[in-house]
Amino acid sequence: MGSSETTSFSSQSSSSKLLFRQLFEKESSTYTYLLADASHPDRPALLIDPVDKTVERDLSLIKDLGLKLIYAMNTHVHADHVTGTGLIKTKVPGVKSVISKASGSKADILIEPGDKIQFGSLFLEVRATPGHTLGCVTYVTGDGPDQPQPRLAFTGDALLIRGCGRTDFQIFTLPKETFVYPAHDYKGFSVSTVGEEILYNPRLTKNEETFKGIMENLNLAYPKMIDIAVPANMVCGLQDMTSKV
Ligand SMILES: N[C@@H](CCC(=O)N[C@@H](CSS)C(=O)NCC(=O)O)C(=O)O
Ligand SMILES: [Fe+2]
Repeated sequence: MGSSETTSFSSQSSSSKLLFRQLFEKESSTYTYLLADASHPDRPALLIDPVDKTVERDLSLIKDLGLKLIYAMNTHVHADHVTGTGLIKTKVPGVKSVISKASGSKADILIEPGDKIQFGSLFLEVRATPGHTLGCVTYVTGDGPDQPQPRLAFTGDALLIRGCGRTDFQIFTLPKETFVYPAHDYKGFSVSTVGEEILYNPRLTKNEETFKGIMENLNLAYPKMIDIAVPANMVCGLQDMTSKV
């Protein structure tokens, strides 16, 4: 599945249809996801993990598709780029920023594990997937007759395709056919499934001791943007406009 393709998922009811796009920001290798209920008269939409540098592109696409953006969400406080959520709020009146309460960040809506984020007749569930950063969550499409099947899991950095930031195994309780959409990719992948990652993820297939050894020896450089990105991302990307988060 390429990053510019439209993907349609089946649901048992024809009354709701997920419009889905995977977008990419090259400098930080970040994926942003656009989801909308295309069958609802308002065509309500949300963005997961938008990047400040690609806000114009994302909003232009939303306009082209005739969508109404209602949520600008983050899976976690990113260390490598500044979130676009605050900037989006200054450009699109009525959009609500969303992040987990446990992240300690500011946003209009502070979600907790088990919460549901409704857009039209579709919804995302919030799963706690700690380990990479404080309060990082995975957003999973709903499990119900009117919801798309297989489910889609937006894993942030808890689970990357054939990799991970830092993770626990809560994502792996989802059905094996669940599609996996991470926040980053450094290898040229765009989508995987829970079943594939259980079998082939080179970090998560190891025992705890080997896993610890791998993670302690990643030797990743200090993220170039971390000193700017983290404080900015604690306030939806707008350090000097804290009242507008
Ligand atoms: N070189 C990049 C930062 C790369 C990095 O640290 N990526 C994170 C996710 S962004 S918080 C990570 O967990 N990577 C796991 C891996 O295996 O690469 C920069 O300087 O910005
Ligand atoms: Fe991250």
